[in-house]
Amino acid sequence: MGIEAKICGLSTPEAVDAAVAFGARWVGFVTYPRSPRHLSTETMRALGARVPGSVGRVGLFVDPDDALLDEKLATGALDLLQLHGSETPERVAAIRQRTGKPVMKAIKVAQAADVERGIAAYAGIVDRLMFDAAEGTLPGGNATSFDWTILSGRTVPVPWFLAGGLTPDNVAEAVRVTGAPAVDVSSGVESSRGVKSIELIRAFLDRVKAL
Ligand SMILES: O=C(O)c1ccccc1NCC(=O)[C@H](O)[C@H](O)COP(=O)(O)O
Repeated sequence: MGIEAKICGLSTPEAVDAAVAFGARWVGFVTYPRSPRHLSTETMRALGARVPGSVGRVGLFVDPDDALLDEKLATGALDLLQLHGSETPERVAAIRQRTGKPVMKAIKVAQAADVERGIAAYAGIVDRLMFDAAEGTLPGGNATSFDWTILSGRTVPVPWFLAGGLTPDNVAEAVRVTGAPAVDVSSGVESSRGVKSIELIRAFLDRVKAL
């Protein structure tokens, strides 16, 4: 099976349509208010409605309360919840049970121990994990990468994504080093912060398809 790709932080119909047309398996919508990719609930509803059933719609949350989750889930625009804050294993399990939605926990990686701790704490609870760079001013979407060799040869007991600083130019090497079955990108397909480039989306997905 091929490598799955997720294009994160989509905010326009054109960018959503491009991600779908060029072969994304997942698209991501950001709910974090301080992000340049943040969407209103109505925009999320409208963008989510454009996405065919073959493509998973991921909602990005940072330490969400139940009211925020309920509001965004009521749009019908989300298939998978990505938790990108400091959610404890207990909170992650509670969100999964309460919403009935599959959950992906993002693990911020600066050193090998972060991967080990993340797997130990969350792998038994979640549907997926994401390994993302710890460095940056936002909780995610910082265009920074971590030392991919931390993941070399590491078996992860649940499906997982590699994220952090990926671009059309480095994604092949990142997959080669880490063995990632799925990759996620936001900044690396933007022409400026928060503005997606149709050509970079196409280039990234073409590179992933070629792997
Ligand atoms: O993208 C954001 O603005 C964001 C804000 C708050 C929490 C998470 C966020 N993004 C999470 C993602 O899944 C990003 O795609 C991931 O961190 C990789 O980002 P990048 O290094 O920019 O490709």
